[in-house]
Formats: sequence, structure tokens, C-alpha cells
Amino acid sequence: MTHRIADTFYDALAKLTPQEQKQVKTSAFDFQMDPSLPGLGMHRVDRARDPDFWTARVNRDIRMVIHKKAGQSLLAWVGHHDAAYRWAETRRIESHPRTGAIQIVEARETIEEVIVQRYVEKAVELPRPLSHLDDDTLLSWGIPTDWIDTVRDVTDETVLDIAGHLPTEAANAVLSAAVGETPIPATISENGADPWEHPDTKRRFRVLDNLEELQAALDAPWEKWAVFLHPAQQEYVDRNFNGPARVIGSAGTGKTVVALHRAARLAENTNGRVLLTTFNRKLADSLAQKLPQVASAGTLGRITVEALPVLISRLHQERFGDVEIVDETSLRHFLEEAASAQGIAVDPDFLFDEWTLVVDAWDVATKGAYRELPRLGRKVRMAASRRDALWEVFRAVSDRLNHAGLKTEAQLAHDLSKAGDFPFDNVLIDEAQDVSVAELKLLGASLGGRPNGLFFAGDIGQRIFRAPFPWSAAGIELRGRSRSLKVNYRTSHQIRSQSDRLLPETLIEADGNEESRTGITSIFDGPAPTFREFRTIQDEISGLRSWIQDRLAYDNVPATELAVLVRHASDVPGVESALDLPKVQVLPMHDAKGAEYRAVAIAMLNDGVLPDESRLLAAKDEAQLDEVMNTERHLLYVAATRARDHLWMSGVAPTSEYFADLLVR
Ligand SMILES: Nc1ncnc2c1ncn2[C@@H]1O[C@H](COP(=O)(O)OP(=O)(O)OP(=O)(O)O)[C@@H](O)[C@H]1O
Repeated sequence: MTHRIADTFYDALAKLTPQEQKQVKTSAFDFQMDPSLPGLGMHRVDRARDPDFWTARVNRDIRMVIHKKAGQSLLAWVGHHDAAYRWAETRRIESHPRTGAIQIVEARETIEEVIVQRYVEKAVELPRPLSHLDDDTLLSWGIPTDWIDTVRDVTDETVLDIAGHLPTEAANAVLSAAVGETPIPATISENGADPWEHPDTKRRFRVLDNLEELQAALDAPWEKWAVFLHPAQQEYVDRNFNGPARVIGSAGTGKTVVALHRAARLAENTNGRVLLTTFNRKLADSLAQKLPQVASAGTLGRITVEALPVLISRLHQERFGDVEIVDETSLRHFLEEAASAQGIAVDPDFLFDEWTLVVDAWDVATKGAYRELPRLGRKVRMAASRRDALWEVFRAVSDRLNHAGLKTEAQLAHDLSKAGDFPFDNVLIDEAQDVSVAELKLLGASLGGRPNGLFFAGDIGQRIFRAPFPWSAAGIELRGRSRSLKVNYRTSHQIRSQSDRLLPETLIEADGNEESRTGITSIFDGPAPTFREFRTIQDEISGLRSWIQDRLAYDNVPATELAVLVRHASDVPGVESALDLPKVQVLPMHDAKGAEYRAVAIAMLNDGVLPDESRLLAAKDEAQLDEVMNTERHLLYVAATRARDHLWMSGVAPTSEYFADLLVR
């Protein structure tokens, strides 16, 4: 017998409690060992549209739905008794008449009562963006025959619901077409080809040759993206570029997923040395964890996954030997000493920023260069005479560092740029909006002109660590090689649309390019986010604790899938002990970058906490104030968009001014 497991089985399994999941795994094992085992109580589903659906008993309440036919079995779904029967009664498994792919097709009538009824009165007046499409086109997208009319009738309001009931390739095509893109037709099998060999079939059903494979399949979550990319994602995975390219898009649109697949593709199809990187170690670790889902074991060894600062320091060490990095306190001290030795009165923070963001970042080596340099990343204007005077301070500090054998992190990157032998051919950079000037300059100098040399994934709306600067000045020209993703896979429609209110509809990059953030769709619905304002911190903690307990108890959210985020790391221990829920993680918002959870609670959103008052007070002028306001706003956007299904935000009155933006448009 050939045993298979469907992606729908995983989705359903994930919704059960850990205890139930354990029992399901045992029953799946029993079934694969002996499908006729009496304890499984195999039972044909009576009223099913497809006569080959059976149920197997896991415990008093839970049933697995199994499709069983002529030497083949498929674990299709699992859940509570009534839901399992309903699932099986309303589906059939068949090969698509045009593409040949095997699909699990939902009976169209089941959604009529839910969707058509809900929208029918309105639908008559609303535009139907797909109404002009003929059967042939819709079939070529893999739309099941009896869904064709329903798809032609979608409106902006129903498209999400309808797509959620279609096989993935059909849903992807419908969502693309609804936002004005041209879907790529599905693969068509040759006449007589085995439908189980169709690429779309293989994406949703896995063959399980033995019990070890079943064990591995049940233990490792099967990320859908590992198998089914959106055509817009696929394009940026496959395309060859004759210079640096970039995928952008708001949070959760699958930019990281594209970078992972592209890294695997380049390693598989070329002899290039591939680097998959990002701006810090934690995010690099998470890339390394995900990569095995898309790259074969043989290819994995050919992809280096390392954070840029770690890589740069390693390469520098290998080439130039040990160096000592100057710490911030010493550097500030050197700058201040040099300024007073020159008799220059200057604000110490300004001096430090000028060194860090201009002189050191851009590797300015001469007075002339400093005078001529555009004020990259700095909005403060400065007279030439003032620059000349300051230059003497920077030169003195530079000499002092040289004599002491000390370097800055930026200098390590500059040294490597000059040495000119960066040991990679293809570099993919995730969370690129937070990469430093020196790192980007090194990448630009090494691979900026090489086909497929540099590929960036990022979102300027999530820039929280670095001041903006024009990439072209770092040798990165993206003209015509940047595209944005529009389908959000992570966050429910309700959470995404509310979080989007934090950012303007158009963001402008330091190069002057505009990025529109409109036209994004989420692929699923969920409960509205909860916003609460409290009188005291005690009230807030107790409200938050009951919200968390409800999520754990009623929504089956495992504690590992829930995170409480706060603005300041120093508040973490206090919130942890006040909440007294040992399994629930509390972390600073910055640490949640790149992560995702089923439920997120953002607490202590008080006035003075976000935006962080100490940063606001340290700002020296309007420009710096703007920058602080922007990065703090981005930080809240990052935190809110970590949530898949449930989001809570709370503070003690008066709450953060961003609260008002979230609530009112
Ligand atoms: N084609 C797809 N099918 C199903 N799920 C997908 C697809 N693409 C991405 N996802 C899922 O969407 C979520 C977000 O993906 P990813 O982390 O790549 O987004 P991102 O754009 O990098 O987000 P962020 O900017 O917030 O870091 C992940 O859970 C990922 O598994």
C-alpha cells in the first residue's frame, strides 16, 4: 500500500492540544503499520460525496479522516468527531480536468450558505474584478470546474473567503488576479501522465515510504511555503538579474521565504559560493534553521549562513590576524579629548554621531573628502569652515586608534573592501533595511556589478536600528530590479489592516524612491485585535493575564506560540514576575524582529515609554526627533505584525500617542 499525508492534515493537527496531537501521532502510526487494526474502528463516511473517505478513531472525540482506495491511503484531516465527519462529507479528491493535478475539492454548496448569503445583497452592486475571464483561463489556473462561476463572481470583499476554499494553486491565481496581476498558468500534465506525479500534487501530498518517514513528517512541521510559493515569489526566486536585485513588501509577505528559496536555487544550479546573511546573529540562526526545509542535504553544505558582523570579523581575522575593537566609551573619550585639545567646543553626542554615521561609516580619509562628502544619512547642515575644524578632531582620533592598534567594526568591513577578495559569488541579505553603511559598501564593492551577485529582502517600514542612507552611494543600483510582494501570509486581515495604520501609505527611501504600501491582502480572517487602557499597572497585568489564560485555554495556543513584548529590556523581569505565568515568554520588542507567534501581547504602551522618552530628550534637532519618532513607530509596527491570529495591546493612561493612530484613521 502507498501511504501519503496531506498538507490539510498538518493544518488540522496544529489546531489540536498537545495531548491530542500525541494521540493522533500514535494512531497514525498504528494505521500505517496495520490499516485493518480493529482498535482504529475504521468507518466509511456514509453521506460522503467521495465514497473513499473513511474515519479512524483516535480517542472518544477525535477522528482522523483517511482517503483509502486501491492500494493507496491518504491521511487527509483530523479533528473533533462532528467536524471530521462534516469535513469528509463535503470534499472529494479528484484529478483536475485541465492541469491533471490531484486536488482536494470542497463542495461549492458548503460555502454558499456562509459566503454567498453573507454578501449576496451587496454583491449585486459591487465590481466583480474577474467577471470577464473565460472558462478556459480559469481552468488553466487549476480552478475546479464547479467553482468557476463562483470565482467569476468574486468581489473585493469575498475574494479572501473564496480563495480560502480553493486548492492552493487556484487560490494563488485568484488572489493575484484580484490585485491586478496576471497569474501564471498551472503546469499541465501530459496526456496519460500519473496525476500523483504532477508538481502541484506533490506539493500538497507527501509519500511516506516507511514508519521513519511518517515519524519525521509528523515531527517536523511542514511549512506550506516550502512547497507552494506564490507566483510573484517564484518569479523572484527563479529570475536571473544582471545586477543587484531586491524584494520588498510589508511584514509577513514572504520576503524571507523568497531569500531562502533563491539561496537554495542558486546553490543547486550554479557553482557559485552562496552566502545567506542578515544583520545580526539571532536572525541568521533562524535562517539556518529554516534553510533545510527548502535546500536538499547535498546543497545545504554549499550555502554559508552567517550574520554579517560575524562573517566580517571572521574574514578579517583570517586575512589580517587578530585585532582589538575599540569600545564605545573609549571612542567617545578619544573624541572628546581630541576636541578639547583642538580647542573646539562641540556637543559630545553630535561629535560621536558625526564620527559614527559619516566619517567612520563612509570611510572618509581626507579633509577634502570630508568637505566634499554629501551629508549622507545626516540631515544637519554644516559650514565648510566648521567641517575643516572638525576634521582635525577626527584625524587625531584616527591616528590615536592606529597607534593603539584599535579598530572600529566599520573599519573591518572597509579593510575587506580594499583587500578585494570577498569569497562569495552570490549573497542574499535578509532584513536588509537594517544593514550598516560599511557592510553595504563592502557588499557593493565586492559584488555590486556582478549578475546575481546581490539579492536583498527587506522592508523600510521595519527599519529600527539604522539611520536611512541612499544605497546608491554604497554602490548598489537597483533600478528596475526591485519588486514588492502583496500577499500577506502571516497575519490575519484584522491584525494587518490595523497595524498598517501605523505607517503612511507611501514610504520614501533615502534615494527618493517611493514605496506604496497599499493593495496588500491577508489570506485569512481572525478576531479583531484588543486595545485596552488601564488606570494602574496592576490592573493592566491582571487584564493581560486573563487574556493570555483565555488564549491558552480556549484557542489552544501553546505557550511557546505566545509572546509578551515590551519596549524596554529592563521591564522584562518585572512583567515576568508580575504575570507569574512561567511558560509564557516576555521579550523586548527589538528581539521579536523576524519572529512570529500565534498570539502576541504588547504591554506597557504608556506615554513616555513609546516613543521612548530618553531617546526623544537626547534628540538635538528636528531631524533627529523625526528619526526617533520614525524608528519607534516602526518598532511598534514590527511588534504588532509578529502576530498571526491574536493581538493584544495595552498601557496605563495616558497611553502612547501611537495608540490613537491605531484606533482612528
Ligand atoms: N507562499 C506561501 N505559502 C504559505 N505560507 C507562506 C508563503 N510565503 C510565506 N509564508 C508564510 O508567511 C509567514 C511570513 O513569511 P516571511 O517570514 O518570509 O515574511 P517576511 O516578509 O520576511 O516578514 P517580515 O518582514 O515580518 O520579516 C511565514 O509564516 C511563512 O511561513
